[in-house]
Amino acid sequence: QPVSIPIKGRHVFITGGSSGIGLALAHKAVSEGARVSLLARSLSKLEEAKKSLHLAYGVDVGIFAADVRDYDAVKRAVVEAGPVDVLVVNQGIFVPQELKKQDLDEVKLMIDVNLVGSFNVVKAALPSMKGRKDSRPASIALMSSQAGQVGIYGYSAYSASKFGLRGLAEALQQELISDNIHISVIYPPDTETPGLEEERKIRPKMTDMIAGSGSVLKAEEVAKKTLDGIKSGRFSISFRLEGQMLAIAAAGASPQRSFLIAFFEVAFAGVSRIVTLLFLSNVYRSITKSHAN
Ligand SMILES: NC(=O)C1=CN([C@@H]2O[C@H](COP(=O)(O)OP(=O)(O)OC[C@H]3O[C@@H](n4cnc5c(N)ncnc54)[C@H](OP(=O)(O)O)[C@@H]3O)[C@@H](O)[C@H]2O)C=CC1
Ligand SMILES: CCCCCCCCCCCCCCCC(=O)[C@@H](N)CO
Repeated sequence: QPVSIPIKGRHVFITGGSSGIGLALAHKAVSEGARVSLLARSLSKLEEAKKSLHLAYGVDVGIFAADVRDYDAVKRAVVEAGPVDVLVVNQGIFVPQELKKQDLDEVKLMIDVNLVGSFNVVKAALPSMKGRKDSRPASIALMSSQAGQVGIYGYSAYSASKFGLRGLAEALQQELISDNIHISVIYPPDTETPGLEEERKIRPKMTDMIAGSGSVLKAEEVAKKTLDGIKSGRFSISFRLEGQMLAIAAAGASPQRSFLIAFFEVAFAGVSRIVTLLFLSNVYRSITKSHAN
């Protein structure tokens, strides 16, 4: 069933809000009249973000320096920030590498920050969200990636962490629907951010090539579509034509409240499977070719 989640005057709490997509989302939310809180590790980056928001809108946001891996620190921040209406769990790290060359420490780091860290944030905010006085619908949005819909060469740990968010989201939606809390999972392609800039320096060529079959978006575009998706209670949020196609191919057993999109998912299920197999056959051909060279 359709739902509409208001943003104006409500408390939007964004993890990883000091940079990239999270910061762009903070700008969007403030511009739509939300009270915004940001959480990240580095206090200096948070202060810079706060300054940029003050400069743009003359509005002060709350900032909280904490590592999502530290549950107690996250809990303290969430309690201090006050009851959350829209929780955006966006922090994430990406260190692409073939598993054979990647240290297990790096694998664990990605799972810890991207997946376990997201559990910490959700768990810390849930009591106040469930117990909120405001009876209007609330939202929890989890930042996945296209690499959370299809496994990609060089992203074994990253893809696993992002696929994990989808399982969390599907289960949590069933647990929270009676509390009028609505879950969104966001699946962006490559997006111009400080994080992507770092990633590009080390990304294996094959990963670069496969990711190159998707778009490269500006953080502002991802932020706008994300906030619009949250407001209309969309469970899966995708970008551009290839993103919509991927979403249809990966629809699986995710919930869907738009009758129109449900119709597309059903009507194009067969065709999108064919397109997926063609896409994968291209991917495997490139891998085989580059291996032979
Ligand atoms: N850019 C891209 O191409 C894409 C990104 N995504 C996802 O979007 C999200 C944001 O990415 P992007 O904007 O590029 O990333 P950035 O690297 O630009 O920003 C990451 C943010 O997360 C914070 N963060 C990192 N580690 C932790 C931690 N342990 N605890 C708390 N905060 C942390 C960072 O602050 P600090 O370092 O100070 O902690 C920063 O605010 C990620 O989840 C990413 O996986 C999805 C698809 C594509
Ligand atoms: C139906 C078939 C459709 C086929 C087209 C789909 C193309 C898939 C490309 C996947 C790209 C993954 C990018 C990950 C971005 C990301 O998360 C990193 N930058 C790290 O942040």
